[in-house]
Amino acid sequence: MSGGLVWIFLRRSLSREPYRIVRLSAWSLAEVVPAFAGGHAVARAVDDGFAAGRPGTGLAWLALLAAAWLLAAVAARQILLNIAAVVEPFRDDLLTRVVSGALRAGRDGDAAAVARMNHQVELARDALGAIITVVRSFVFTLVSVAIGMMTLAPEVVPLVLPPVLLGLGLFLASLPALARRQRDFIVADERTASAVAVMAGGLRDVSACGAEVRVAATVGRQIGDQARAARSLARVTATRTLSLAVGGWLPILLLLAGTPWLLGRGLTAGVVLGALTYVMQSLTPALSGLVQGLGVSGVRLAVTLERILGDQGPPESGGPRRRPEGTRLELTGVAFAYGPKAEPVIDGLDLVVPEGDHLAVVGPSGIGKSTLAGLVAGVLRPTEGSVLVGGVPANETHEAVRALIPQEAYVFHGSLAENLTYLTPEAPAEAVDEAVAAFGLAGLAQRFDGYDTEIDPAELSAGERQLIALARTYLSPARLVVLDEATCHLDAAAEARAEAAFAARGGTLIVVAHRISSALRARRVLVMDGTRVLVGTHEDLVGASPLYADLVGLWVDHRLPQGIPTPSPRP
Ligand SMILES: Nc1ncnc2c1ncn2[C@@H]1O[C@H](COP(=O)(O)OP(=O)(O)OP(=O)(O)O)[C@@H](O)[C@H]1O
Repeated sequence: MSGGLVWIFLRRSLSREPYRIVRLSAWSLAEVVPAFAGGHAVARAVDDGFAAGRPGTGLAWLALLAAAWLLAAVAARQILLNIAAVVEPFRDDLLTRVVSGALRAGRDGDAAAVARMNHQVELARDALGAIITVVRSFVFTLVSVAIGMMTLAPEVVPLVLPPVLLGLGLFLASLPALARRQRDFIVADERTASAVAVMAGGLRDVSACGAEVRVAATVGRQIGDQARAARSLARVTATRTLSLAVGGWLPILLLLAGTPWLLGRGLTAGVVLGALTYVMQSLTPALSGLVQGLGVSGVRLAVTLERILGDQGPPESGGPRRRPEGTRLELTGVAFAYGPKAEPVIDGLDLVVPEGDHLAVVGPSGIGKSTLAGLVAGVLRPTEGSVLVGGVPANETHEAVRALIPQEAYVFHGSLAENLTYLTPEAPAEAVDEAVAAFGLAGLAQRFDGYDTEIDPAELSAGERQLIALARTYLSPARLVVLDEATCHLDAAAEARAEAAFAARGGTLIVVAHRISSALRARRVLVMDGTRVLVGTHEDLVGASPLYADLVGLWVDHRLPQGIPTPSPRP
């Protein structure tokens, strides 16, 4: 998942300024001029200069090489600036996603969690910058050295390139194991830190209760786990040294051992020295940079992204996100207040919503409909009672299972396709087409010449933004969808089409109704009337709830559109 997202973010930042790639490549070419010229210049300096008794010529060749290094220094500066221009938008996009994830998960009050994630995003940004630097440098150096050697003396190529590629292969093969061990080590390290912090905070109590031995055993176990993880990581890290030995040093050994053979084939001492220069000056440092850089930064990026995107941090209960058995919703004795001293907005609510139900929530403004939506979607935690989705507390269920769409739709700078597949980057094109058709977005796509043009959210109407957010959720795997007046900027027909699309899609649908017509489309209706909550079909409630009858009556009087069944008369 994280690899795909890095790719999406990178593609987005590169597509904003595609010439960056061209510039980066051009400066990379300039940077490897000394790598290409090194072997030739040394060979000429020895053969035509120093060995031929013409030191001036030798020095001239070396001066030429020095000039190439100066050019490389200028290029290195430009490369740094261009890489920064690529990774900074990546950082911005990632941070936006992480912070909105934290807000969605109701951790807006937890400034420390957001600051921690911010720090992790910075680490990911630095790691990505380092990866681009070393991978790019290795590829350009390898190609230029290969061309340099072939034009200088093709005989040396079989002595150099096979071990380099073997070392590279060894290293790449060890990367997945390295990532796993690194992640295990980070987790063990965090557990130790947390165990030690808890112990330090309670030292006085530990001592007062005489629990030293027990606490020392618990923390000791944690430290033992961390030591084992560190040893295991060190063992895999040793393969890095092996790949460097094979790829970086074996070619030198082969060149030195093969010198008599090379001289026998008519190569001069200068050419052999030139070949050695290629390996020692360019190839070995580039491979070493790749192995160190990718081994540390690559693994760090993978682990950091997995942590910040995979679960967006642990749920407030501290346990991992859980996948529930279905989406049957069960609220038992639920109370919720916005502060310890505030009046509860919801009090003693019992409610069961079977899997696959379509429930509309209606009630006067400020009665607590959004609060209920937040509780059901796991964004808010009940002050009392429990909200279970498939038997799991709603705030602990995996985020992919549930979706809450608020009134203000979230659309970001990016293509329509990226906006639609934000929750399902791997969605097939046919599914995207189907969602576009289901929500009447074809006209919008046409206006932007297809799905791939970047859109500016400010240029969309509030209704268009809502349609995009709805289609995005429609495409997502969420089986519990809560629309909290998510269609309030749509006209009645578009709203009806959106609700029908979700109802046909399957899964549980809960709609906080903006228009009472939403209640007529739902299988059941929940009326919030003060602290009283009534649930039933439209027909039941018209008779049982004066408030509902009023809401329906007002709507019938003023806005009954054609085609909607006339509700039963008030009792
Ligand atoms: N973040 C908050 N902090 C404090 N009080 C809040 C907060 N959010 C909502 N409330 C209060 O809780 C009550 C219920 O609000 P809620 O938004 O759930 O009602 P609603 O029925 O969705 O209203 P509307 O139909 O106007 O959107 C209101 O009195 C509101 O002022």
